[in-house]
Amino acid sequence: MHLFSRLKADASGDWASYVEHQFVHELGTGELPKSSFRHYLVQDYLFLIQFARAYALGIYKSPTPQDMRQSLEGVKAIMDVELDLHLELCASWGMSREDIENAPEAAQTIAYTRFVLEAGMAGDLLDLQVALAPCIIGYAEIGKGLAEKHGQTLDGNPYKRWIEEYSGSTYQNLAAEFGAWIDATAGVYLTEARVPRLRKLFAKASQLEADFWQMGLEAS
Ligand SMILES: Cc1ncc(C[n+]2csc(CCO)c2C)c(N)n1
Repeated sequence: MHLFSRLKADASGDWASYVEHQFVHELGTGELPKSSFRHYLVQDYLFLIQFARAYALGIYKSPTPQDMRQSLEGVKAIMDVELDLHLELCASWGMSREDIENAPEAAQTIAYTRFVLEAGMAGDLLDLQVALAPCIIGYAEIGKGLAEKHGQTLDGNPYKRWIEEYSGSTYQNLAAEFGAWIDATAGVYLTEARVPRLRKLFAKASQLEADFWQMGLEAS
């Protein structure tokens, strides 16, 4: 079994509370309060900045030049594409770059991003990838699920663009590539003795994703 599928099965409760969170359901139906989405968007921008640092740490922790390149592509994808897309989305929701960059990081944003960075600093590339996996692969699963369930009724849904972004082939391919990259690293580094710690990292990251959604809901 692929490492990701195994970890997901082992953390099925935490995984479900993340990918089936009420915030996700309300994105699909369009019922999510707009104030919740705005708060989420700003925090997600701040989240992605820290995420770029985590990929940069991945360069440092890479055992091979191929792994370095994968991590570098992650940094570039965020710095050159993802952050601009986010600013565009924020602008369409009435928020400027200044609004966003001057916003304080919420406790949930700090908790999640620093957990991922610490997992990578204390461990090796595999620890870092496992801490990153719920985030990258989870959004692909959420986007795909929402498109399958609500794809016919998205016209008029204010979150249509968000759903299309994560259900679209570009993001789906990125997530699939990340899954393959973890498997390749696991082929080199994984031993059974490491599984309990990897399980813990994966479950914690899934819980912190659910907390991130909850933060959005509570901002309404
Ligand atoms: C809380 C939160 N979790 C996951 C993602 C998805 N995601 C993580 S990194 C990245 C950029 C591409 O590597 C994207 C889209 C997010 N945006 N916010």
